[in-house]
Amino acid sequence: MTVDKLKKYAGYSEFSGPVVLVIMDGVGIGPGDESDGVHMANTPVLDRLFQEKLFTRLKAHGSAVGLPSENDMGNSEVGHNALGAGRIFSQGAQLVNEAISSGSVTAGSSWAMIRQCAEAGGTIHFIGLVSDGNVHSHIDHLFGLLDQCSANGFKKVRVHALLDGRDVDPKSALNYIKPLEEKLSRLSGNGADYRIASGGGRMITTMDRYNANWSVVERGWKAHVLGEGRFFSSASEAVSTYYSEDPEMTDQYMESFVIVEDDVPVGTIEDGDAVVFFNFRGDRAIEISRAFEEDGFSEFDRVRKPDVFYAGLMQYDGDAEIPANYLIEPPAISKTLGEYLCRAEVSSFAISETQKFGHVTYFWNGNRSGYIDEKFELYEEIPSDKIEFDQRPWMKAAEITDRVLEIIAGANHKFIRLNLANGDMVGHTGFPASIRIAVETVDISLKRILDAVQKAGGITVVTADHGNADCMWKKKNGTITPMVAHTLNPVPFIVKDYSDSNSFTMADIQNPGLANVAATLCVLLGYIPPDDYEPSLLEWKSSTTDS
Ligand SMILES: O=C(O)[C@H](O)COP(=O)(O)O
Ligand SMILES: [Mn+2]
Ligand SMILES: [Mn+2]
Repeated sequence: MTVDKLKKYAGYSEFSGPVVLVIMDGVGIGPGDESDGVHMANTPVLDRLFQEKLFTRLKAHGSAVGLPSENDMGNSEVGHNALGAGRIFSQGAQLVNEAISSGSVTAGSSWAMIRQCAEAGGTIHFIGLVSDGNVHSHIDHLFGLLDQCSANGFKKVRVHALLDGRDVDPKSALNYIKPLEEKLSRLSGNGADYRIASGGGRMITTMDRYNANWSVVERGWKAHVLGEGRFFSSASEAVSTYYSEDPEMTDQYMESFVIVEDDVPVGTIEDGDAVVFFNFRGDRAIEISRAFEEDGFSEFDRVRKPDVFYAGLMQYDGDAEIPANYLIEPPAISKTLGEYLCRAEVSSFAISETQKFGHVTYFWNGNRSGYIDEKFELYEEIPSDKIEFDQRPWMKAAEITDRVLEIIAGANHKFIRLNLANGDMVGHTGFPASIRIAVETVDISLKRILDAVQKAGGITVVTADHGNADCMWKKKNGTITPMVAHTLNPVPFIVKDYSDSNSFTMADIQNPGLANVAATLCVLLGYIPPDDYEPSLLEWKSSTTDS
């Protein structure tokens, strides 16, 4: 372990209960109108918390979480990274921009291998999310890589296009697919043949996370590798057909498709090819990477495993080295709060349901999987439903809360963190009636947790990683369209101190953001925060000197 041991405040009064951090995923502070699902929900507990004196709003997007521009909404990865590491790191989106503009993306050994494959007659495949959401990927990164292929004289390139409609408008696929088709046809000719080969909606095809539903990855494997799926002559034809067959169809849920010519798939993945997964974010990239890399793989029957050179745009898990080869170094997030707390021998408990389990463990710990020190940590996952969450907006909040209450009663863990997924996962479906229930569910859990922490004599901290439920729809020229993506809104930060042992007051921090939370947790636990952490939102005073 590399971090220094944190020092305690002299005169800090220990108290019996835990410090409990509740992350309400996707619950931002919106405009307070009818489009705002947090405002429209009946939330007596949150309403009261918003009146607390230890309350502020945190910036959760753009530069506050290491994203390239102030137009970039926050997301779970960058949000939990900032919460758990107490500092702002340039994130994947930014690092890839820099690597592509400086040319360093093609300077390393992975691109050299890809080049070798191309020169030996192999096809170069790009698989990833085609949108400008900038959460998992950006279409400009794909375009930059395609330009490089062309500049290097690669003859045969195939794109396997995952459709978004989750980080961007729900029916926006053609805004990306058409320019991509045009770009590929511009790069073709003179012996070069660049095309889309397969694809599908991201929630149906390839981009599962945290082992929630491997059949999603299997469908992707079938479409991208084996050429099995619904046949079309082009990706834009696939999208238009799905729209016309079902007017309610949105991009993220579109069936996997395969592009064919004379009924023959144009781009299956074969021995001697190279494959680049061009998403920069890891959670939804790890499973497909494992399918390409693992020998004793048993999550589904791959039928055949082509002998390819596989690279991620980044490495998605540094500890497990997934994937082994990659084009750009990921952000090096070190000295996380988890490391400091283990070093200080503070016992922690982390819990969420499957859909957000890695958020409070892997993202929280700076994209590192597994325990930091099992002696001082316990992580628990409640299995998520395998269903669209507008149909189960309560999700597993009650089960997570039950377990948190048991842990509080057990009094063995001083720091407890949990993620309630409802505001975000239901927010991504865009169904207002379900979103309101999702937010109300969170409110019920908050009440139960606050009561238990009060009984135990601890402290509850309530915040969120970014907005989502706080905007359910947009009105343009009198027409309402669902808004399923995250928002640019700030998130609440509230401390409810039932320990009554120390005196905490709001510090005067200009433009506070998510990265200020880790130091604040140190202070609440009685530790002087690391010097390089963003400052604490609270100041500590001994209540004995106070009185
Ligand atoms: O992966 C997803 O579901 C969305 O792209 C982003 O949501 P999250 O950042 O809240 O996980
Ligand atoms: Mn989130
Ligand atoms: Mn989300």
